[in-house]
Amino acid sequence: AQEQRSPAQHLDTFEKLFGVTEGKRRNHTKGFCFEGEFMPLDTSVRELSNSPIFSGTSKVYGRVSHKGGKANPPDNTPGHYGLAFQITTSDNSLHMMSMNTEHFFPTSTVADFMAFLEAQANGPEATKAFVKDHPEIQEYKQYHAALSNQLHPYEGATYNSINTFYLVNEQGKKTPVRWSFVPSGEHDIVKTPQADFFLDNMQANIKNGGVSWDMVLTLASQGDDILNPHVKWSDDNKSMTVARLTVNKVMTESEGTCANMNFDPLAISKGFAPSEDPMLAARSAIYAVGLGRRLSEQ
Ligand code: HEM
Repeated sequence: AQEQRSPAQHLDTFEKLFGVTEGKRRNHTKGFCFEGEFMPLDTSVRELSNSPIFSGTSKVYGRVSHKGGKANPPDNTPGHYGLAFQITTSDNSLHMMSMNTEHFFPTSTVADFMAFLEAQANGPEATKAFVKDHPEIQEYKQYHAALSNQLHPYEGATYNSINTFYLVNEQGKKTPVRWSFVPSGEHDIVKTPQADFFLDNMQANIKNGGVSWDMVLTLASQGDDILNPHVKWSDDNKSMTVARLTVNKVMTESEGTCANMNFDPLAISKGFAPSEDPMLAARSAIYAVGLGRRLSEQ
């Protein structure tokens, strides 16, 4: 059995692997801010959820990022990305989402994921031995290596909730769902790729026709694992395109408001509820400690 570790110890593990990025996030360290709006597209979602995010157009403040705690990974090498934002509805309800481009999580449990980071911090031999003992990570690597390795800008990528949530309707009925944000149009590379060009690229795409993503809900089918983020649901599950996120403006972290925001996956509006997947509570606790640590360094 693995010893129980605190959120602060988990954050220490990120620092051991990636170094201390003073004043900045210890994961998803590189990124920039955006502002935009969130607009419902399909009123039938209100039969499943009475969230105010589905009843009118809302203001959005968000952040796009590179996965991982390296201070400055290059934009011109394919990687995994994050999309996180806060929706403020017209009645001042808040709702946060944070997603990434993985299709499922490398491990079933937080403890195994943290042990995997520890192994990586201990070097290639330790990593190799750990992966050999953990078929889940082999599965994750094989699946993701087979996806296209083409370079996409942040705005050309699809982002997934990975963890399960419930939609809750007026009668209190709960429906387990996951979701993806899928680019609504072609958002290609339009600037010359270099180490730092994603901000300029998104700015150009906003000008040339706009940047937006469609929120596609995936409903659990009978027997789907709703607790385990390592287990992908079938592509045949029922899906619904329910809303659109449109980006109007992008800016660096120093110009925007996202640097000191905490995109807590449990900060959700009425009409949503967390699933019993223990990773959600773990993420929430670690992000809060992360915010405290980086604020204390600024
Ligand atoms: C055991 C699981 C996980 C751990 C330990 C973890 C850890 C972290 C940490 C330490 C941060 C930086 C927090 C801060 O200082 O504000 C972070 C940010 C982030 N995480 Fe996770 N994470 C986990 C799972 C996930 C999953 C499953 C997703 C996607 C569905 C995700 C998406 C993100 C995103 C998008 C950010 C950046 C948000 C922003 O721009 O502020 N994480 N994570």
